[in-house]
Amino acid sequence: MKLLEGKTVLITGASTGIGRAAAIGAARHGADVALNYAHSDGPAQSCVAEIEALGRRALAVKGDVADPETARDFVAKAVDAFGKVDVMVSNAGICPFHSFLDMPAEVVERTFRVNLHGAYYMVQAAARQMVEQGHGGAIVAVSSISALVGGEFQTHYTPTKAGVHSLMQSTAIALGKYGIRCNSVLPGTILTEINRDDLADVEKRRYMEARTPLGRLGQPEDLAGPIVFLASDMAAYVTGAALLVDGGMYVNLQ
Ligand SMILES: NC(=O)C1=CN([C@@H]2O[C@H](COP(=O)(O)OP(=O)(O)OC[C@H]3O[C@@H](n4cnc5c(N)ncnc54)[C@H](OP(=O)(O)O)[C@@H]3O)[C@@H](O)[C@H]2O)C=CC1
Ligand SMILES: C[C@H](O)[C@@H]1OC(=O)[C@H](O)[C@@H]1O
Repeated sequence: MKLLEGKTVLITGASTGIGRAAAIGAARHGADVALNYAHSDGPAQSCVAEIEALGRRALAVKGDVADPETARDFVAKAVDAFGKVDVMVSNAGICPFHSFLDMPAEVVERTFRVNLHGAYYMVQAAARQMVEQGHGGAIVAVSSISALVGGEFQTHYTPTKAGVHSLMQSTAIALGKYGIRCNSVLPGTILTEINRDDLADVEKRRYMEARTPLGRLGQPEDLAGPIVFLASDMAAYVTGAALLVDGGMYVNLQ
């Protein structure tokens, strides 16, 4: 069964990793997909090609989500190309691991701007378009297990993920009257570019694997199903929810 037949799905940060897997997952479920990205031209174009090979339409729009203008431009170009916006997946994010006491202010500022401000502007731009269209919609934000637990080298990052989770709770209230649902997914440790260097530390990687009851770290494709589900009418009565997708890592105290 195709869950997103005829829908237009916008995804930020879809050149690589979780966003890319979600874009391809949405296309497999019948959606046309607009993808935002910041730097990776080649991967963005190959994602477009992969979606088109599935028989769906795709559009890549380059832009830094930290700039509010990027959100307006992304939504406008998606509407020009596909006529509407049904789903926004706010996924773009960075995590430059760094110790707390000597954290440079610019690293904090940039991480907040990309991860939290970027999500805010994208969600707002998509919601404005959905309200104008008048037939509801779905917003899925990629938060993290890190919204719930800390990280020694992520003091600038975990608050952004808690913020994204909180944003979905508040927008679920603000947008419910328009039939727009807002939910978040909370991935655990997923093997992507964002943590390639961090997990090159074999001891750390083994530790993270050992903490995961399902016995392995996640792959980007592990997020595609939960994101497609929350975007789809199968989740018609789900809003303000947060879905952990972490192989059980969060509950594994001892
Ligand atoms: N991997 C993990 O363990 C977890 C990841 N997450 C979250 O998942 C999301 C995706 O990360 P993940 O797939 O792991 O990592 P990747 O590094 O593979 O993907 C990040 C994506 O975000 C894009 N991006 C980065 N900065 C910007 C920006 N300023 N404007 C627009 N796009 C940008 C990148 O595009 P480009 O390459 O073109 O710059 C890329 O498409 C992030 O929000 C992350 O916090 C949450 C929990 C766990
Ligand atoms: C980048 C990290 O490996 C990843 O990001 C998260 O949000 C998870 O908690 C992991 O720490």
